[in-house]
Amino acid sequence: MNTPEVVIDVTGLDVWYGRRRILHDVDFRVETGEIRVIMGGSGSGKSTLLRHLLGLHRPTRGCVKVFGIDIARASRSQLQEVRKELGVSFQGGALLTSLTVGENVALPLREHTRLDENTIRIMSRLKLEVVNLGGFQDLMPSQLSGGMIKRAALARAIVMDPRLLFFDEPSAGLDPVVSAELDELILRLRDALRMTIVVVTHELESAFKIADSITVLDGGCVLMTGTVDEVRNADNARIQDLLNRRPREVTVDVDAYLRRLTEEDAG
Ligand SMILES: Nc1ncnc2c1ncn2[C@@H]1O[C@H](COP(=O)(O)OP(=O)(O)OP(=O)(O)O)[C@@H](O)[C@H]1O
Repeated sequence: MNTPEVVIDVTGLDVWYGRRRILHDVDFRVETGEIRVIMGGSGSGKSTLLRHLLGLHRPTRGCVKVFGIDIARASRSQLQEVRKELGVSFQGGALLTSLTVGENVALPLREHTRLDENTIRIMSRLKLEVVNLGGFQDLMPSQLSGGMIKRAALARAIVMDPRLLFFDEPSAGLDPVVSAELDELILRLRDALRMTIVVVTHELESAFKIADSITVLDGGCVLMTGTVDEVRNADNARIQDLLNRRPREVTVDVDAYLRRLTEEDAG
């Protein structure tokens, strides 16, 4: 599979869950070799967009193309081809506690390739070295710190040499120094391994350090996509609220809230 200039091309994506519209006419393009950060407040639709990019859900309307393949219309073998090129490191995607660090990293190779044991071991160790965990393969996850667990999970996400890496909240729960180390690592993956990387994060400092471009989501809409400076200087009150951590003004309509709950219960 050749790598096209545009790795992700989403046009007019609408997502409804029941009667609630979650994503509104989202356009989202990511080019080869860039680090794109998706930013937005809680409930703005970041995870929903990510799930559609991974082909875990079908769009209600619109088109999601990854490596030029329309995810909703792809055959099973095309989807498999695409998925082989994706690495995913999710917030909840912790390591399996009953396996060593090395066995955790080796899992995708065991599941998706027919490589022999020796090659699998070498490849997993190499990836542990990439994330600065060389020599840690025989430890159990419980013996690692939070930052090390994130890095080990990252080693597992890149063990198949994906061309496109998704990283959900890399800095969540980490102290600032460890979080900065992880930022360096993400930059290294782009530069040394030429990966295209999509990162969802709440951490502004981290976003500004690693992003080639940032997409800001709010209420399921793309407010803007731009460089770090463009987003920082955006003449948009909602974006400035997000950057300055100002809470939005919320007026709660109790009747509408209760109505929505009943509608959701009814399916
Ligand atoms: N499976 C689902 N069914 C119904 N509603 C959902 C579902 N998944 C998400 N939602 C709703 O969609 C909206 C967007 O959720 P999403 O998880 O995508 O936001 P987010 O930006 O990732 O939030 P956070 O930063 O808190 O993880 C929320 O209002 C959420 O309640």
